[in-house]
Amino acid sequence: MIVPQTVTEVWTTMGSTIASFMFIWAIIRQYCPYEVRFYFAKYTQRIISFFYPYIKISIHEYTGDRLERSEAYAAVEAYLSINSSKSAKRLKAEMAKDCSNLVLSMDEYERVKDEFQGIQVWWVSSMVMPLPQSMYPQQERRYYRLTFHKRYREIITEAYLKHVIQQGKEIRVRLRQRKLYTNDSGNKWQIYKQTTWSHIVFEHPATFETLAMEPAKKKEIIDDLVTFCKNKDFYARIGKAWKRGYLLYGPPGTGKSTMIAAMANLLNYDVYDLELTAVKDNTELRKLLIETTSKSIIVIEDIDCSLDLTGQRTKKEEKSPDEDKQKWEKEIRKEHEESSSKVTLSGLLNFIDGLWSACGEERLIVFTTNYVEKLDPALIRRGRMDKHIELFYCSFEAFKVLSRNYLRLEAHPLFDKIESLMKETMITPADVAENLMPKSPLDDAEKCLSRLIQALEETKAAAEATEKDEKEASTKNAQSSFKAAEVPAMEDAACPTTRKLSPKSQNMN
Ligand SMILES: Nc1ncnc2c1ncn2[C@@H]1O[C@H](COP(=O)(O)OP(=O)(O)OP(=O)(O)O)[C@@H](O)[C@H]1O
Ligand SMILES: [Mg+2]
Repeated sequence: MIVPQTVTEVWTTMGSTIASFMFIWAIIRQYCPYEVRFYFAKYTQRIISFFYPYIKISIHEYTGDRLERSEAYAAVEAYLSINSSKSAKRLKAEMAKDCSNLVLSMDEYERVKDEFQGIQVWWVSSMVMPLPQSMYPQQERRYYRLTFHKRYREIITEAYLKHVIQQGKEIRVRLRQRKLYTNDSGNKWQIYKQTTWSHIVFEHPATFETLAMEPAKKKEIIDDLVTFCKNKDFYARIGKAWKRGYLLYGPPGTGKSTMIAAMANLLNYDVYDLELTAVKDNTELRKLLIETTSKSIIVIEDIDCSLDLTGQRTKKEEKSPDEDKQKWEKEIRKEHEESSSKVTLSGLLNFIDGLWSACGEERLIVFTTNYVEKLDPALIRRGRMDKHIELFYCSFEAFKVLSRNYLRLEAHPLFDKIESLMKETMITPADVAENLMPKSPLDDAEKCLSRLIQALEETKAAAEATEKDEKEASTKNAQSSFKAAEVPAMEDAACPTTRKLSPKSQNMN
């Protein structure tokens, strides 16, 4: 029975070695100063790692002197929050800072197993306690430790860690509460202060499903957006910054702002609502751009009237009840405006596709306007505003979406009448939506549809009356210009020098 004896001997030797090691360690911990303990731990670690076949990688929450949480730690935490919640026995639930849900993660000193390409790895969550003799109050420093066999060093350090970080980032984006940023402080006393982004939680309920629009056009826009957000490698290959410009134009109330919210909800992006009139100059505009994050939509609404791109602002000065204060404020403002440059067209063009616009990635820039013809062609050329989308008056197809949203109706006998009226008149989706909105608890679908028919008939009658008036006015004009043309003709005969003043020749000038 040599073998059992040998095994027993090995176990006994190992046991006594561990016991003596633990005894020495206990004495050192009890009686030795911190420096000795530190060196002991350091060299013991080296001896162990010489024989130990596993590699450990630690990812700390805070690295060096940085006050910011490490991105890698946050990504690993998110990755493990999904994977560990299936296998870990001790979990902690926390309300994330910018998240509305409880987030589960591994509790301290918990260990979970993960598998990648058939290789097993282990994650442990741990923390370093602060030094008791430290002069400054310190917090414990958390970290995750990854353990794997050294024969898989290459796969784990390259492919697996990349996979963990990427997945973790995606989970974080999915779980985060999205934000709506604005740069307009609204504080008139902050005229010397640079504007910065402030935000609220973005909770707009609009989606492409609820957006009233022809299905083919809607599909085209959705496809375009989805293709954009999946094309990171394509943009890198063609050497283009990963961003896309959209110009939304059309009459008021046709759904431009609603579409921006639907875009943000579809792609899970943040929204930066840029108020150009609050931006002091091109430098400040660039600074605001740099501060925006990836996966976001930068919106400039009513681009035609938010800024006179020759340099003049359109924002009106506000009146103060106190005369002196108002005068003083005016002087300061004037002085300030004189001393500062303004946002110019070239500043805005650089903002959209200059060198700085390539900082960050996966961004949409959206302009909206009611008057596309007023915009400088340079501002909306392809490459800056890649896709131009016209939002127009409500079609019958768009109406059907609204009736589904507002009345849960797919079909109704009154639909035919509405369809024929919609072919003859123009009404905005906003007006249709308002008519379909129940105004009292007694309002049923039929009442709402009848109200819409009435509104359509009124719009049609008003349009016909305007057309008639215009026709009459143009006939009158034609008659009066004909009469006016006759008089100079007779005068011309008497006095040839007046010919130049005839209406025809004036028009030609
Ligand atoms: N296409 C649409 N689909 C669904 N709802 C719409 C649509 N267009 C307008 N609406 C409704 O009308 C309201 C006003 O629309 P929205 O603010 O998007 O119009 P807009 O085109 O941005 O107008 P403006 O040019 O005045 O800014 C919205 O709150 C929405 O309820
Ligand atoms: Mg709008």
